[in-house]
Amino acid sequence: MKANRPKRDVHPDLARERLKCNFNIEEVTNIIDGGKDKTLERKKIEDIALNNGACLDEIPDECLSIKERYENAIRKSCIYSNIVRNEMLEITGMENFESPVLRRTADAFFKDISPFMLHLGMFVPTLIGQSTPEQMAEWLPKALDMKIIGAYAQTELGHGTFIRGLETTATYDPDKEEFVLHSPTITSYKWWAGGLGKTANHCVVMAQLYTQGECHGTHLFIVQIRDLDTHMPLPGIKVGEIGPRMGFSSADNGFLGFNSFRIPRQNMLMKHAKVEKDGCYVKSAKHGKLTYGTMVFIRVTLVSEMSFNLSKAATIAIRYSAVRRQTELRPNEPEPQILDYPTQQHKLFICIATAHAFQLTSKWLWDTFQAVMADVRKGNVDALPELHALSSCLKAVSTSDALSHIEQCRFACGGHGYMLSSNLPFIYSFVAATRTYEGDYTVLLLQTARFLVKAWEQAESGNNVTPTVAYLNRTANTKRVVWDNTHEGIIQSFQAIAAGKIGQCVRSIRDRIKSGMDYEDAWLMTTVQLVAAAEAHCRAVLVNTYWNEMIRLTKSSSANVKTVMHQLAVLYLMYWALEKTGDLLKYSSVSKQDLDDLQRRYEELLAALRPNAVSLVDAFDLRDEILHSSLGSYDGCVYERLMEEAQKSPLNAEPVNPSFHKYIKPLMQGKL
Ligand SMILES: CCCCCCCC/C=C\CCC/C=C/C(=O)SCCNC(=O)CCNC(=O)[C@H](O)C(C)(C)COP(=O)(O)OP(=O)(O)OC[C@H]1O[C@@H](n2cnc3c(N)ncnc32)[C@H](O)[C@@H]1OP(=O)(O)O
Ligand SMILES: Cc1cc2nc3c(=O)[nH]c(=O)nc-3n(C[C@H](O)[C@H](O)[C@H](O)COP(=O)(O)OP(=O)(O)OC[C@H]3O[C@@H](n4cnc5c(N)ncnc54)[C@H](O)[C@@H]3O)c2cc1C
Repeated sequence: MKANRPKRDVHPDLARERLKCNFNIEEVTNIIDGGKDKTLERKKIEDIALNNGACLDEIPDECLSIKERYENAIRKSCIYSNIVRNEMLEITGMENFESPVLRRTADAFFKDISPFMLHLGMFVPTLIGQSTPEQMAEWLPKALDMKIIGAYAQTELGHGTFIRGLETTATYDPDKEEFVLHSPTITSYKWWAGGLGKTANHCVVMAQLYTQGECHGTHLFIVQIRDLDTHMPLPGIKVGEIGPRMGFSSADNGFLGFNSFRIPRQNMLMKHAKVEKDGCYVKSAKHGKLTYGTMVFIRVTLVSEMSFNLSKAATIAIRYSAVRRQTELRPNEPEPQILDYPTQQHKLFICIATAHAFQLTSKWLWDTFQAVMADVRKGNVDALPELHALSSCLKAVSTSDALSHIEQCRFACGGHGYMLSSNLPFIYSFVAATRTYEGDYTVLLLQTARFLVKAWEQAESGNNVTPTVAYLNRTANTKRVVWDNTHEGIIQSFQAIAAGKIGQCVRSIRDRIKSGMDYEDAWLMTTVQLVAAAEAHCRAVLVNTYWNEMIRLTKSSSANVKTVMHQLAVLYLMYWALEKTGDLLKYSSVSKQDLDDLQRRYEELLAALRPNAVSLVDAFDLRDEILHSSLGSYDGCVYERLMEEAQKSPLNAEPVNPSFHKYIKPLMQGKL
């Protein structure tokens, strides 16, 4: 089902906007992509994947039934996987299966989500991160070649957050050298895994390992759940889909139960801990939490995923705002483009800046992740707690911020933003899930808080702390930082806010203990503050990293690119300083006058960025196929597209709906 898309002239308002641009768009695109060569590679891959129109649908996804949507998603997933396998991986290299380019092109095929997403997104990374070399040799080629399709089944009906509370058991039977997987209760059923319901024939299962009569906690197992030929569930397996949800409609999120289901001993993923043939358990020599590695990996990748989703929403809302005109400012004058309203700019320019902040931070986080993993491979796990703290808070804050900014983009598009054809509701519901999955927002910030409290205690006693909390060594014993409205001053204020909040948490915990509480209760009573402290720490990391990376990456840029990238970063700092005025008043010497000045400078910056707004979203270089939006296409022909999409509504297939004759007419005639 290929759809032909009419070619249209660019809307004159958008054409005028593009003439106003004063910087080199391609240079900015190169910065976002990570270099000119990366942009060229991305474009080449996008051409291969998208130019033949296989990604386009005749009938919009939203007009299909649940079953049709799933079947269409499978059809396209197979086409897409074939392109990835045969053409794209050749360019990126097999080892770069998680390349952001693959993720971007996948979005052109799936307005919602591919049922295969979790195969490449979590199943394959788990094989890579948790297998022995022998297991990798056995499973990875099959998985990359789509000979087997996998899911990641960790969460259960009764537990998601508290992994240690999972109930599925894997009991070793040394006589047969097998594990027996069992779901002892209804709450132990696996629940939520993407692709598990109808698509996957294998999955990674997290279960409590029992051997020689002892429980050794949760471990990972690879399990075949369906026959490779008939696709029927194997005896002892109960599997299905969990039912309609807010988004992820074509991901066939599934449930899974085991009735004493046997798997060979070799199916325990044994990179970090092992069970010998005789049942002897050998625990990980390095770190007990290395089995959580896939989650850390995905948390790291989610920061760039948030940048991508926000850049899509911002592109849609800004192009629409350049075309949409509303309200006479003065009698008989033309209605302005809504993008000219400073309130609209306030809603939207922060979205562009945040997409950059997340993109640059995500590259830095990815490099940090790679470096820590290289150390872990050499047996050094010293940096793991810091990586866990960092990836937890950046995942929490980036998903939460992206979600609220995407909602602002929808608000910025008025009623039309509510249309599914705008794609904003899809982007929103997709991102809404990210705040919960891979670790709920609050839960992850509390993980970071544990690390911060320890770091505070170290800094307080004069010891040096790890790099991302090094600011504690400077600020732990300072009451209030002196306000300074330069970028350095604002960054230092964010660090002072974080340090002040962490310090206050430590004092609260200590006071509560002094008044008779035990540590656990004192911690629990302080968790509202601890979440706020971890968020503040994350903001300090974000502003600092974004600024430093922006300076580093624009060193050899042309003058106007430097200026516009600088403006975006300053906008980001000012926006958050103004959002956090209460904290600034508490932890810095900022005065009312300073805040009024900051507000004025912020408003001037919105005006300065206005002429470049459309070109800044053009620099995200998102093809129309990826945007899927009646409001956001490059040509800006918003009204034509809205009308065209409306015609596709199944309700418009016939002039009179049969329900008229069945119900309305009898009602009108008093015959019902
Ligand atoms: C191709 C690329 C594609 C990208 C695609 C992006 C789009 C993807 C589309 C869809 C994907 C949807 C997929 C969704 C999948 C899932 O959701 S999978 C399930 C994820 N589940 C979770 O994240 C659960 C969250 N819970 C936890 O992580 C943990 O339970 C916990 C909250 C961290 C607590 O764990 P636990 O109880 O075991 O630990 P504690 O005893 O409390 O802590 C002991 C110490 O260990 C430290 N710790 C915990 N975790 C880690 C870790 N991962 N690494 C290092 N250290 C860790 C913890 O802080 C304690 O330290 P301390 O004692 O020093 O304080
Ligand atoms: C779209 C989607 C896809 C998913 N895909 C997968 C998948 O592929 N594989 C998989 O295994 N799982 C998957 N999940 C499950 C997901 O990982 C969990 O839902 C998530 O980790 C949250 O756990 P929970 O549902 O148990 O929430 P709960 O932990 O029950 O959280 C409920 C509330 O309690 C709060 N809370 C919980 N514990 C604490 C605490 N200690 N302190 C303070 N507050 C707390 C939370 O903040 C939250 O507000 C998916 C979920 C979604 C929504």
